[in-house]
Amino acid sequence: MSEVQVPNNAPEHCPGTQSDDAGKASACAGCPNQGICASGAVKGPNPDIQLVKERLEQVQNKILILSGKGGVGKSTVTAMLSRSLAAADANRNVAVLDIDICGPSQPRLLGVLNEQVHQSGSGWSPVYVEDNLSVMSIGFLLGSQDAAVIWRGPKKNGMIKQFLCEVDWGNLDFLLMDTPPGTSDEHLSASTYLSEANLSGAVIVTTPQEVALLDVRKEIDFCKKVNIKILGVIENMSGFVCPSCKVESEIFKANTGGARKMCEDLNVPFLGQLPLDPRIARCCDEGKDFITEIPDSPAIKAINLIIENILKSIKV
Ligand SMILES: Nc1ncnc2c1ncn2[C@@H]1O[C@H](COP(=O)(O)OP(=O)(O)OP(=O)(O)O)[C@@H](O)[C@H]1O
Repeated sequence: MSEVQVPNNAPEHCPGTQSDDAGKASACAGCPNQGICASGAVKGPNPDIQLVKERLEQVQNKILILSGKGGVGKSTVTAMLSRSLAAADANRNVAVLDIDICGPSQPRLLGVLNEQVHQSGSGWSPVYVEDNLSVMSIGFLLGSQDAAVIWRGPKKNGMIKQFLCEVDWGNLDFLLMDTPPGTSDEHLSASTYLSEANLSGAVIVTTPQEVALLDVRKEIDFCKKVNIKILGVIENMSGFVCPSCKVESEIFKANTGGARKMCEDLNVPFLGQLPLDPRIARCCDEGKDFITEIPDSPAIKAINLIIENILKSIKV
């Protein structure tokens, strides 16, 4: 796997301190680290990767949640998976790490929007949603909910490293990491830092439409290129049952066979379908727990089936 290690104050196109071009590329001109990089003194194994490995040793299952396209419900699915995993077993410890640096939504989805993180001797304490469900997000660190995070790659990289190294998660059974859509800086940083940390793999979220599936194929290719195991694909917003007349319709039509067919073609596990239920969107907007709010939703059964399939994929 290619490892891109860049200092926090690096210029936009920093080739990385481990690159043969370190200190010599045109992007290095004017960088305060140019001298030390050019000297080769910083070359060697990336100590941060080792640190992340040590800090996450008490975390049993580490799962990246990815999507090719934006708006397909990746953050919603992450929140639903975390709530369902935690609700199924009070002795199971679950956490969500929101590494969508520019668009953090987990504080709202999990109903802890106005909470703050606290610094303790052993690092940042995550915010607790339930006794066995915690969350960490840049959203907790911003002065205002409307504040825009306009950061280049190196700064995002530094924040992700801090999240992975400095949060005191304690013993966790599951750490779900919500990422931005696509394959950008955040994905590269996370895959690099987690390369030695026994990452369980990635769950990819899509809708049934070909326009979303096209981007999922790129996401699958990314995972293969950086050696991330694909735990499987979830098809979200798949079918809609009208709450009044109970007639089922397809809002996002799967003209090409949807995610199931794509998974067969690409030989990756299909984890299941989640229906479109407007009450899910309402629960998420209000930060409410869909399990207790809408117990009759077909999404509850669906998400539990998906969890069973994820657990099977992890064991393979
Ligand atoms: N199964 C569902 N039923 C109804 N609404 C849903 C469902 N899944 C997601 N939504 C709604 O769709 C919208 C987009 O969801 P969400 O923000 O989770 O997508 P995302 O893929 O994480 O987006 P981003 O590109 O910002 O990362 C939200 O309004 C959410 O409430």
